[in-house]
Amino acid sequence: MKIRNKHCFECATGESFWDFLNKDSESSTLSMFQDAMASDSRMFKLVLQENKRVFEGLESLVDVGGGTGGVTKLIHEIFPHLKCTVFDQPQVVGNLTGNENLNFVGGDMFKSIPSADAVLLKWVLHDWNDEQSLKILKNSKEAISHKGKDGKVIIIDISIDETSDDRGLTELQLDYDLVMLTMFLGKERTKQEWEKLIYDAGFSSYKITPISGFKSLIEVYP
Ligand SMILES: C[S@@+](CC[C@H](N)C(=O)[O-])C[C@H]1O[C@@H](n2cnc3c(N)ncnc32)[C@H](O)[C@@H]1O
Repeated sequence: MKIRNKHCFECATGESFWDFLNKDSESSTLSMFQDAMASDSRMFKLVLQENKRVFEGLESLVDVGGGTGGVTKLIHEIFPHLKCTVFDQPQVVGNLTGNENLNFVGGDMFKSIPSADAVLLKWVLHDWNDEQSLKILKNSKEAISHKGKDGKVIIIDISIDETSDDRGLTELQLDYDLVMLTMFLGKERTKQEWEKLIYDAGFSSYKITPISGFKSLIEVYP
């Protein structure tokens, strides 16, 4: 699958999936993709109701790779006083407007991430290999660093646990792993792989909570 560090999508089209998707802010493919992400995020409403404690006590949050803000808007509905920033590529957020406590910022998460009490990475790290994910996590740590021990990174992604989960669930997670590999050279990770990535990025502890069937919510502390 891996041909000179290019993923299948890039070999077939000559450009990365994100370059293809985000090159034109008016493209129907981009809005279709963002609609799909937004509808996945609606399931997140249930997760939020059951895990309010994760966001309690925070004053600000940046949703990195937050698309058009589907997830952030749900968080904003439940925590209207939380200052939320949706951070994504300029082509994705450039035309969007928010309100006093919800704003959109364009940029590159590999360069820097706006400061906040918490960084949310939902469905983001599985798009990237370990080296790239390490960079995103290090930039996330930098973004929350002014909060010291109070800040945190909140990851929502798959955490594979073949030994305790049932076979059907693991097979579904491995199907996603294959999609991430072919589309992005990304991957779904086991608990051990998450732990290594988190500690390599300089964090001191983490907590994994299984949510909505096949994903997990991973709280990561400096
Ligand atoms: C799989 S989507 C996840 C969207 C959203 N978090 C959700 O769960 O609905 C990944 C997002 O990462 C964004 N992205 C890709 N490269 C980026 C970069 N270098 N900096 C910031 N965002 C980026 C994409 O535009 C896309 O919106």
